[in-house]
Amino acid sequence: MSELLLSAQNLVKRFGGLAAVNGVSVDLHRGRIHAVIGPNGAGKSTLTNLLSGDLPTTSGQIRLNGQDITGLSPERISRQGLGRSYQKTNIFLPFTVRENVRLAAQSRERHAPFNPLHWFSAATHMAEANRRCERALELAGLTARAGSVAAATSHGEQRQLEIAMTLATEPTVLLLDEPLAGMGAAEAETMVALLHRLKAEHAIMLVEHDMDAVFALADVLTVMVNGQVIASGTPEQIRNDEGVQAAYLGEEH
Ligand SMILES: Nc1ncnc2c1ncn2[C@@H]1O[C@H](COP(=O)(O)OP(=O)(O)OP(=O)(O)O)[C@@H](O)[C@H]1O
Repeated sequence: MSELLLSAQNLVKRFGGLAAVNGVSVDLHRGRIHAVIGPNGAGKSTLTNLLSGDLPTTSGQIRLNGQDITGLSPERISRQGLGRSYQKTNIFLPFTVRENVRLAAQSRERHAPFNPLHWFSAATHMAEANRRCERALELAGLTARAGSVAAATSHGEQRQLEIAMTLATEPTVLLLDEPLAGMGAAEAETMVALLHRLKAEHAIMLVEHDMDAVFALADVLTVMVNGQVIASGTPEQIRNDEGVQAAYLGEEH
């Protein structure tokens, strides 16, 4: 059995009269990519925001690495091992690739408790942040581009950089929101290979519209429509599910 790292039970999120997420449960295991798919407005981003703490739940429970994280701030949840990338980029374009990743690595130290040996502790934290930064660059395949100014990198490299920035806090669970958006075929291939590499050490939830990539990558798929899960299973089960075909995949698959 693979290790269960994140478990969300019966999540509900209401915006006024609209239940954007309506009774959704999802389990994320180390070594698995769990894709969440569904048409526009299905509730995928809202679900991601609930898991990361960016939005408070209306009801339901979320456990991360065995701890109840329901209602915690995004910073606390990040420090407990959840990393997420955003649809909208967080990259600081005038900085180099390495500087961006280092800032993300340092963000973990922001709320470090006061220590009277402050200078010593600061130096230790700096060395630790550097180590996390270099590891994240390497994992994301960006070591050779680390000295480039982010603004001068390609679209695909910027998406890799977002993942490196997420990895810099050393999460066990990764929530990735459309990491392939706007990519050409070659860039998408690089990203698919990167996500394959990352899954050995992480539990990954992937929200993605590129169905070729989803079916190439996912070990498990959850299909959402109107805030609810209409099917969950292996790619094969989802492909053959008549409800899914009718509601979402249409003639495409
Ligand atoms: N902050 C908000 N306030 C009110 N309604 C919202 C808010 N955020 C999302 N919604 C609504 O909740 C529903 C689900 O939206 P959500 O963005 O989660 O869908 P999605 O599946 O991620 O869509 P897409 O694939 O287009 O990103 C939509 O009807 C949306 O309009």
